[in-house]
Amino acid sequence: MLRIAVPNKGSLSGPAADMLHEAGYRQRRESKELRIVDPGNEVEFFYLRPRDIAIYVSSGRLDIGITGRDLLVDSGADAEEILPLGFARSTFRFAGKPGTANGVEDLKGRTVATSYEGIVARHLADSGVDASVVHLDGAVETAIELGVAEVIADVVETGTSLRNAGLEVFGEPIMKSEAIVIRRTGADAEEPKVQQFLRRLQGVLVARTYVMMDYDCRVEQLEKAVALTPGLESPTVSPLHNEGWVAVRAMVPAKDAQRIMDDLYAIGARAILTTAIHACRL
Ligand SMILES: Nc1ncnc2c1ncn2[C@@H]1O[C@H](COP(=O)(O)OP(=O)(O)OP(=O)(O)O)[C@@H](O)[C@H]1O
Ligand SMILES: O=P(O)(O)OC[C@H]1O[C@H](OP(=O)(O)OP(=O)(O)O)[C@H](O)[C@@H]1O
Ligand SMILES: [Mg+2]
Repeated sequence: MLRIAVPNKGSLSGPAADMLHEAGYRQRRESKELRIVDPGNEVEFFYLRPRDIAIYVSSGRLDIGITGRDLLVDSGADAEEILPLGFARSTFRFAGKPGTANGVEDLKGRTVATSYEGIVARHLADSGVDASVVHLDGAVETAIELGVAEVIADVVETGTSLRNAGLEVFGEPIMKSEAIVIRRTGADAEEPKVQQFLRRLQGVLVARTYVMMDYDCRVEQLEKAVALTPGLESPTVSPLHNEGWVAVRAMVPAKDAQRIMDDLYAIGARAILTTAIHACRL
């Protein structure tokens, strides 16, 4: 049975459960459930604090986990990223009252409040800057107003929390994060159950990013049409009853679908349809 760690709360937990559900796995019905077994898929899910997941996975007791890249790096745990999942995207940045600093080099001798002490301490050390770090559990934006620190380092997505606290980011982003799948460093990459799990999640990612496009076009326009819709490997081209016409089928990125339909129409393609992909294995 594959043992998988899933975030039990916070920004990661809802989208992670949705993705697992879309990949055909049973998920818990109540937020108080701490573990469930999905016997049909031979998988057991453990619902854990996002911050603790890398530690469990590095211990080898759980095979894989879903967590944030920033949380993995912060933990310093002996685990590695094997698949980015595209949700819970954020950047990790320094911020302060306007005019406080222009970059990490201005932080010498100052105090930085953060929930991600591991990331901040390493970044300061790598930059050769000697500053103090105060660990807070959350809502670090308030630490400046209350005099606990002059600078914070925190997760920024829309920037709303910073604006509400009258703060501004400064310097280069310290890191970019998103939800990821992790496993213990050096664990067997070919383990068939792990590979199957990753293929299912990849299938969800592809189904979310691509649509299927079908259209008819004249044989003379086929090369131009196929250049617009190259597909992942190569489009399917089938003869039509009407001589001189073919039907083409290819996957295209969902975000480009409308533009591609316009371009296909402009070169004479007709009966252009897009349909959603519900699941796939590449
Ligand atoms: N507003 C946000 N938008 C996108 N991703 C976010 C946001 N806040 C946090 N994250 C990401 O979610 C992950 C976990 O953060 P989250 O805030 O859910 O947990 P936490 O702060 O450790 O715990 P909690 O807030 O429940 O005490 C991190 O990878 C982080 O980058
Ligand atoms: O840029 P924004 O869109 O405003 O998002 C960033 C905020 O979201 C997270 O807070 P969370 O809700 O997890 O609370 P916490 O600080 O207690 O962890 C993060 O710590 C920031 O405060
Ligand atoms: Mg949080």
